[in-house]
Amino acid sequence: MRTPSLYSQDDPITAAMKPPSTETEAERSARLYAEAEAKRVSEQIDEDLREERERLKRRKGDVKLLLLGQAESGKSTLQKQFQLMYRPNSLDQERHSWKTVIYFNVVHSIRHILATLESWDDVLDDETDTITMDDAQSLGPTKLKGNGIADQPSPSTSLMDGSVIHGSPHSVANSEATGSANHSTPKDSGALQIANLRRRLSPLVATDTQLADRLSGGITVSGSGKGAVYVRSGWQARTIENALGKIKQKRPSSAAEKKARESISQEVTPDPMVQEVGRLLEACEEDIHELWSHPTVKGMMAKRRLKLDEWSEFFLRHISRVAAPDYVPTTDDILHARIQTMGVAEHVFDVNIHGKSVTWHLYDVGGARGQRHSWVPYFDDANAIIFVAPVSAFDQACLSLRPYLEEDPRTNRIDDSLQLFTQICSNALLKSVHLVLFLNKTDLLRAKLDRGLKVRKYITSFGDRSNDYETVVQYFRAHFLQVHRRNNENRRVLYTHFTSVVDTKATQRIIGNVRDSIFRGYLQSAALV
Ligand SMILES: Nc1nc2c(ncn2[C@@H]2O[C@H](COP(=O)(O)OP(=O)(O)OP(=O)(O)O)[C@@H](O)[C@H]2O)c(=O)[nH]1
Ligand SMILES: [Mg+2]
Repeated sequence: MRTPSLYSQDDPITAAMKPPSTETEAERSARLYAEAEAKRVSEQIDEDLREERERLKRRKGDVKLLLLGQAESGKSTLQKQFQLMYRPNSLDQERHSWKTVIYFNVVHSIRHILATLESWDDVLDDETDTITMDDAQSLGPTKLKGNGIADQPSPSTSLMDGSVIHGSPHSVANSEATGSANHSTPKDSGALQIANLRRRLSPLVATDTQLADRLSGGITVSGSGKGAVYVRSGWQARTIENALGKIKQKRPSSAAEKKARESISQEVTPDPMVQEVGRLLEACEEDIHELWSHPTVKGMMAKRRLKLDEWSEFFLRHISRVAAPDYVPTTDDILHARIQTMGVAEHVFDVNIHGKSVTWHLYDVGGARGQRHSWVPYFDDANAIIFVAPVSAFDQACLSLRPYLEEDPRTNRIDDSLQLFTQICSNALLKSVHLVLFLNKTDLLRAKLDRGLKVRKYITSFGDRSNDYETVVQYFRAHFLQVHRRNNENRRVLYTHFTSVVDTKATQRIIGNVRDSIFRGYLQSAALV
């Protein structure tokens, strides 16, 4: 008997693959279509693998730029400016996903305002209302340790030390413990108005968790503290996918995926949940406006019992636009939107310089204290670092993960930035890396100084210097330069810029300068010149 060979007529595999003799014409064309589709997918995979191999080969000559700095310093906002400059279309494709973030920012701000008001029984109680603007500022001068500005080692000193805040939030626990009967009984008309607003806004506030889930794709770290929502690289596409369930998990380099995303975001099918939030926002616009301009809210903010983040104020100021039924985020809105980075997100751009196109890999890291360990693997082959330090943060405490992103009242943010900068300057792996410092959020610093905030109230070593913008920024700059000088074995240059990275025109000019200086260093180190 003949042994069946691979090529023989009675080969079992060939026989199994043969279409049945009863195949109809419709079945035949379905089969041919399926076979063609399988071939196309297989070729696509081959093509992806080839692209990936090419990419890895090219990578050797690529520029790797790390964006480092503490949480909320402006790294991702700076990354958006790079994106605007080098891949403007990609921001357009993401525009709709940013709507979810902005809605989340608004809803979360309202929730924060209402929760803070509740903890103070919705009123500015006269008895507890003895705090003055000056008192509010002196929540304790910061005596910074180590290389800190005050240069006074004093580990136990905190922002709160030595400060007396008259009055305290009426926590539920307290009122229960003391048997306070009037905890939820508004006494005056202001409190009654707020109680009504709270009731009317409750359906909107309730969407907070759903929006957080949508953004983080179910792996959210949200809850207490500042109610953080973390997103990993590629979240923009995921918010669309989560909503539509259309695209299966694929590698980001897949051309098919890119195409699918493009078509989805161009004629985006709205996410019903986000649409519902949009409808609620529209219905609540007047109420949000009333809450935001309510004297109690304004009073609490003036007394710094209620602290709103810059993005909260931005979107609440623009609420009539954001709550409009046909709202599409503007580029300025996207630059102000806030979402925390988790881990390290890589962004790739082709940068054209002197007729030569070089691929840049931008690594945007999560800056919270609990995230910093994830930076280290990227130090090995980095060419350049932009360290972003928010100089407006002189009156703010540091953010850390405990377990959620929240303020750690023991450390002033500028001190945290200086400590972090010391670690970066002194890190052996980074000793030859081109170093750029962005002293950021200068617009917010200016606004704080214009409002009368005194730097010396928070940073004792500032002493009797003039509280004007120029003196303050030069004072901060001097401290960063000092850190650099003390940790500069290789005598490398530190390039510093005063920035407000939400300002597109100014930032893009600075990015141009930075690109040229990084590129010069890159060419020298690659011995190409
Ligand atoms: N007004 C103003 N806002 C800024 C500036 N830079 C950043 N922001 C805002 O500050 C918020 C935080 O900025 P991000 O870029 O998300 O901060 P980050 O450094 O990426 O923070 P993590 O991802 O948590 O490490 C966003 O709402 C930005 O719009 C600035 O120069 N001026
Ligand atoms: Mg970020």
